[in-house]
Amino acid sequence: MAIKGLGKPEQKYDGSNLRIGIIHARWNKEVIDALVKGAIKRLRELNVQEENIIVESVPGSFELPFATKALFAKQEKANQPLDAVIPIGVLLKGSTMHFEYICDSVTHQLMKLNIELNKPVIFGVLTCLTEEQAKARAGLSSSSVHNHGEDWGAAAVEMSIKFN
Ligand SMILES: O=Nc1c(NC[C@H](O)[C@H](O)[C@H](O)CO)[nH]c(=O)[nH]c1=O
Repeated sequence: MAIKGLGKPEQKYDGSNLRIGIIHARWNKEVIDALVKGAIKRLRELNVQEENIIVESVPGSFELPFATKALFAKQEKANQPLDAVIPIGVLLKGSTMHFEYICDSVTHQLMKLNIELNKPVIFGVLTCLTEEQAKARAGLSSSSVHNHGEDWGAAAVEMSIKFN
C-alpha cells in the first residue's frame, strides 16, 4: 500500500464564507484546464460560492508570483478581499536549463508570498520531466485518475479557515 499522498481530510471544512482566487498559466493548456477544473470542483464541494471563486490567467508560470500578489491587492481595493489564492502552472522540462530556473524561482517566490502577505498561497505548480507525469497529476492518464487540483482547492479552504 503506497504511503505517499494526502490521505483523508481531517474534517469537511465549510467554505461558504470564503473568497478564493485562482491564477492559472496558459502554457500546457490541456493539463492546466484539468487542474483548474479540479480545484473549482473541490472548492464548490466545500461550499465556496461560484461568485466567490475569482479566476484569472497569465501567459506562463513565471508570471504567477506577480499576478498572485496583484490579485490580492486588486480584490482588497475592490473591498472584496481574498482569503487565499491558488496559483496553477505546469512546467515541463525542455532541452535547456530554462525549466530549472523557472521552477526554482517561482517556487521560492510563491512560498515567500505566504509570509509576506500573511495569506495562504497554495503551491499549484507541477514541475514535470515528461508530459505523461503532468497528465497523470491532472487525472488525464490511464495510470492515474487523481487530480492534484482538487487537493489544492481543499488546502485553500482548510488554510483559510484554520489561520485567517
Ligand atoms: O518554457 N516553458 C514553460 C513556460 N515558459 C514561459 C514562462 O513561464 C514565461 O511566461 C515567459 O518566459 C515570459 O515571461 N511557462 C510554463 O508555465 N510552463 C512551461 O513549461
